Amino acid sequence: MADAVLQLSGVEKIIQKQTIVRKVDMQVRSGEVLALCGGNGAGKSTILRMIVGIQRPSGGEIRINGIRWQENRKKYTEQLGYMPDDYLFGQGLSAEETLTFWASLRKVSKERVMETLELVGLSAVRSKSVTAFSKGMRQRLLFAQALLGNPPLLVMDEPTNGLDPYWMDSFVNLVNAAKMDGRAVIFSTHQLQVAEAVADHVVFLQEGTVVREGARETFGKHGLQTAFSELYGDRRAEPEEMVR
Ligand SMILES: Nc1ncnc2c1ncn2[C@@H]1O[C@H](COP(=O)(O)OP(=O)(O)OP(=O)(O)O)[C@@H](O)[C@H]1O
Repeated sequence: MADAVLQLSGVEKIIQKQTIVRKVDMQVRSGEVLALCGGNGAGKSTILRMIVGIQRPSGGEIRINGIRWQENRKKYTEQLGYMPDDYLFGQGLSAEETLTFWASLRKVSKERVMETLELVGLSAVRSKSVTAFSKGMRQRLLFAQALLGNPPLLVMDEPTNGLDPYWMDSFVNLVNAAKMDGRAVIFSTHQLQVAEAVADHVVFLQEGTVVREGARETFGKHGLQTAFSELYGDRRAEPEEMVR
């Protein structure tokens, strides 16, 4: 079996004596998609922020393609693309200018900028101001930004938050394409139908602890919603503002 692109071993996060993430073990291989599910405050974003190096674990170890952040930050960071849950775009910049700015920070070529714009379907609107973009288009641009460096690992925090069904479908297609390219993908979501549609492996978190995990098909039909209800009671998987 192929080595894991992403490997978490006994990862913990303690903030002000409070354990936010408790001894999490997890791995994602090339061409595999892992969905992190759980209610508000379960620790999903904290885990993703530790993976990308924004927050440091209090214990345990994270490796991407065998590399630890502590050993070689530059090489570690080059292995990943990160799509944050929220981002304030520069006023007045076009999609192409925005992506070109990110590309210059990472020494990525102009050709790759055009290629990623094409990949996410924003080529035709590349000269338009991002402030005029819909939420779905902005999410695509953030996705393009994560893909810029051609990373083996994609890390996405609530990538479908606020998307309508049309953009959800395009997200699923983009993730499937990333998978076909052999990338490993980890994302957090409140939207279990997205995990159903695209994840190979699902991890449920509660108060920073993995409470259930397995291959998606082991949860059966409507299995994720059933698992969610069993774990968290009658609460909806999506936060109130997402329920339409
Ligand atoms: N810097 C911090 N200081 C104190 N508590 C924090 C800090 N960061 C996170 N927490 C707490 O850790 C817990 C996990 O937060 P986290 O944002 O990782 O959860 P989440 O699963 O991503 O939640 P959501 O789905 O609401 O985004 C929450 O109770 C949060 O209040």
